[in-house]
Amino acid sequence: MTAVSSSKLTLKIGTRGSPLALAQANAVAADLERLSNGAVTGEIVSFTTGGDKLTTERLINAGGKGLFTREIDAAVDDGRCDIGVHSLKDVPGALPRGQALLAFPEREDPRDGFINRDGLKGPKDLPKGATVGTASLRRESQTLAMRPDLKIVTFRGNVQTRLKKLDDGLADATYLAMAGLNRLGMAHVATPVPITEMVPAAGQGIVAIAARPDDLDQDVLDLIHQLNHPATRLAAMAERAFLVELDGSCRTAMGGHAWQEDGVWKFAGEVLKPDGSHRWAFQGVAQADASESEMAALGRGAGQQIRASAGGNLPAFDDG
Ligand SMILES: NCc1[nH]cc(CCC(=O)O)c1CC(=O)O
Repeated sequence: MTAVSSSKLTLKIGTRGSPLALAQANAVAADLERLSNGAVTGEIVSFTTGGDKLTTERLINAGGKGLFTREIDAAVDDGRCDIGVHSLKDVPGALPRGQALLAFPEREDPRDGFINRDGLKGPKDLPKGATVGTASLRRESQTLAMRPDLKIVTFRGNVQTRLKKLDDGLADATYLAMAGLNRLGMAHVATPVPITEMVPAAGQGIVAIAARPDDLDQDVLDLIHQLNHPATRLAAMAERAFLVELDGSCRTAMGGHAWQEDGVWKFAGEVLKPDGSHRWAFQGVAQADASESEMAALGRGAGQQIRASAGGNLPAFDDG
């Protein structure tokens, strides 16, 4: 049969070194091994990315999104790794030349999780003037839109670091993606915030497998494609098109999310002023059997509608 099934092959899998990133990469390795009946072994190669080195600084001030993927991208580019496993939320709209996102395994819970030591269920329950720890401009502005009296303190670091900061009393509450908490077996610490209340970041809860297709044998490509979950890929197409249309980076407070409900695809997109004082939102619908290009059009259309309704008032998309 194919080379993959007839001989042993090791695929080097590039990932960040955080517990969450390693859990994601190990899950991909396990799936590759299972789907190839043991012919393929995944070897995890972990990188400390620029994003991992940030502690208090906002991403905004430190070079934007590619920060969490750049070192892995470089390793895929020069062959030190065969594939890169990324949280799609951290993947910029433009990929490195020659790379493609080949597969999107089934999405985890895309919602944000609210965490508070006193068991409060969401930002609405916090006492007046309470503090919320986050380094995400989206979560900050969405929180302030709901509760202008709350105070935001910058909270950076991986899941464990942020929970420690909460335990140390540096804020009254924080948010973590439910997807990450689920993957780490820690979902019990958080209460999911409904999608309509806090539109998740484009790609939140999705893992993407990046590679240089021209550098891989067809049987390896076929194996990687088997990891793809079609509905997840469709959602990713819509959300990335939305991101690209609005030139979204971590400098922009925006959420964009596609999901299936009542037999159709729905898309919710929003852009906020950083202080939460204004929100431009749009909801769109596509048929249940929408193609990839129709899903991209759904996300792009939402972005165009938001741009049109905001006129010249959208927060500056400063990519400099
Ligand atoms: N920027 C960090 C990051 N990238 C992906 C996730 C969560 C997992 C996911 O969305 O798939 C997180 C942590 C968080 O937002 O709480």
